[in-house]
Order: sequence, then C-alpha cells, then structure tokens
Amino acid sequence: MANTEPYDTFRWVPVHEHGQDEDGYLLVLDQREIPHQVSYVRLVDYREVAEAIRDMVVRGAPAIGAVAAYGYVLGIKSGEPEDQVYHTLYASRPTAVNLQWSLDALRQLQTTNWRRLLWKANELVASERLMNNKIAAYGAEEILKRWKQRHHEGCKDETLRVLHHCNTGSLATAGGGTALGVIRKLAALHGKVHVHVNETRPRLQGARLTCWELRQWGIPYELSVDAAAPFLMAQGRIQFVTVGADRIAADGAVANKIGTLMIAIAAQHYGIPFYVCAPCSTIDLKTPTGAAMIIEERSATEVLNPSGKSSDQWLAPVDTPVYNPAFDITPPELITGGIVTELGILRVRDQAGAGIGLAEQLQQLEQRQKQISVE
Ligand SMILES: CSC[C@@H](O)[C@@H](O)C(=O)COP(=O)(O)O
Repeated sequence: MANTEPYDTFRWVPVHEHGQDEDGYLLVLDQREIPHQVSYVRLVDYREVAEAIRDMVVRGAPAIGAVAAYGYVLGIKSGEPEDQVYHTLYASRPTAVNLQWSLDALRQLQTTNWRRLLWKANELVASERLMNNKIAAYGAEEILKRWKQRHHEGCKDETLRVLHHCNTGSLATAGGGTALGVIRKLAALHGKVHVHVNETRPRLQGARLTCWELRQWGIPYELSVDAAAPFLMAQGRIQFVTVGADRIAADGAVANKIGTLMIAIAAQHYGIPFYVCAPCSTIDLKTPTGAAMIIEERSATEVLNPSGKSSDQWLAPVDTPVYNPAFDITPPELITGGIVTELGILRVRDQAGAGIGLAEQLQQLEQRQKQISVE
C-alpha cells in the first residue's frame, strides 16, 4: 500500500516465485484521468517511469520522488548502467527537489542488489507517510490556535476558511498529504472547515484532483478560477492559505505551482496568514535563494488545448506563442505564516520582519526532536 486511501497513488507489485520476490513492477494511478475514471498504468521499465513522471501520470513533488525511487529499482534490476538510470529519472522533471533527494538516497547505497534498493524505496515511502501525519498535526495545531485567537478577538464566523492551490493530498504524496493533509486534520479537529479550491490552470490539479479528494473525505469545498483568489480575500471569504512546495531555498523562497505567487501577494495585502506545508526533503539548503532555482517550462499545448482533445477545443489560434512556466517562486517575505514541516514550523521572518535563514532553525528543530526521543 502506498497510502491510506481507498485508492493507491502508486504501488510496487511483487512477483513471487519459489517463496521469494523474484520480480516486480510498479502500478501508478493515472492522474490524467481523474476525476473521470480511476485507472492504473503498469510500469516495468525505468524509462517508462521517467515518461510517466514527465507526462504527469503521477505528479506532486513527494509522489514523484517516491515513484522515481521505484523507477531506479526497475532500472538496476534490469541491469541498465546506473548512471543512465539515475540521470534519465533525474531529468524527468527539474523543479521538484524530492526527485533528486530520493534518487540520491538509493544511489548512496552503492549497490546493484535490487532487493536491497527495493527495501530502501519501501522505507522512504513508509517514513514519508509518518512525516505527512506530523506535518498535518503541526499545521492544524498552529492554524487552529490562530483561528481561536481571531475568534477571541471578535470574529463571529464559526467556520474555518482555507484557500488551497494545486493538489497536495494523497495523490501528490506517499501518505495523507501536506497542505491538504493539514486541512484534513483541521476538519477532524474542528469540524467546520470550508476549503476554497483554486482550479490551477493549466493542468487543473485543483479542479480535477483536489475537489476529487475533498469530496471523498467529506470536506465542504467550493471551486473558483485562479484569478478570483484576491477578490475572495477582499470579500472576507479566506482566513488562511495553505500550499505545498516543490523546492524551498535556504532563505525560505518557495517554488510551487504557478499561481502561488499571486495568492501570496494578495494574502499579504489582506493580512491573511500564508503557510507552506512540506517535508524537510523539499528544503534545498544548497540553493541559496529563489533566483538560483530551475523552473520547468512545459508545452504550449497544455495552455492552448488543456483537454488534449480535438482541434475545435483549442482556446486560442493554434499557433499562438505561449510561455508556460509550471511553477513560480514566492519570496520569503510573503511566507507570513511559516513553513510547516515534520519537525515543526520554520519562521521565515522574525518579529521585526528581518529574514531568518532556514539552516539554523532546522538544526534546532532536529536537536529538539533528538531530545524528545531520548526523554
Ligand atoms: C505535496 S505536492 C507539492 C507540490 O508538488 C504541489 O503543490 C505542486 O506544485 C504540484 O505540481 P505538479 O506540476 O502537479 O507536479
């Protein structure tokens, strides 16, 4: 099982012969087909895995990382040169650092024993599931505390209202999700939670995937076009923003789905706390600032013909020039709430508004976790 849902986002399927694992393949839920149908793609070759990541059969930074790890197992199992396997998978999507992180975790074992690599891939997936639970707990505790404070100060609304961009649920991770995991936990703790879902042009991860997951979880939601977000804030419909991340630089700048920056700017304008929820593996201390990040550019067709169907569904004249960055970079000063990780919450700005680097805070949180586990 790759997660705790009635559906598996991905699953390694062992093939047993003579009482032991002789072989195996990867099943991946085809997210391009959601919400219309739940179907799985069977992947037996590491090149197919790279293609599935590139084509967004599977997407979401942590899920990409986990699936790439199984891709690496498939490549090594079939005797392909390690370098080729590593670099083919590595290049499949450039912005999500989790991809590199999980491939490095396997490469460091320096083994061609695929069963040992498979064991490691399974371990990464299991630990990520636990991390998701911790992110959910820390994030929900923080937001609920702030919400109660607001209430105490006179806000009469009984419902906790959150805006979410893209998809960060079980479909995007190996567990219960990051930002959506926080929302799910909030719903479990508080009951009255309402989610404003941004549709997330051009691939519509919000409309197709987040609405699908929220419906299954029984959490009330409402869908709007991306450009509506600032106006919803102006109308007082949003109290918090939670989003995920594909890479976080050492200064706290966040690469996430295109549209995130627009929301962060508006949230600051309207005084709405903006939270980024991500495992520590998304923090890339080797990248000092957002300016050093590689932002993936995707095809013009995604924008011109999102359905991928017949030419009469093109949204603009066929040869219209398009610039289609898949992500944007939100500067640290706009991460007004904090970065929710499995170790706790990182603050990007101190009380006086000065920048605080993440490296030192991470060290402190790690130290604290070690102390807790000793006690
Ligand atoms: C927990 S998922 C975090 C991010 O990967 C998510 O917010 C996002 O931007 C996904 O982009 P996608 O292009 O769908 O892979």
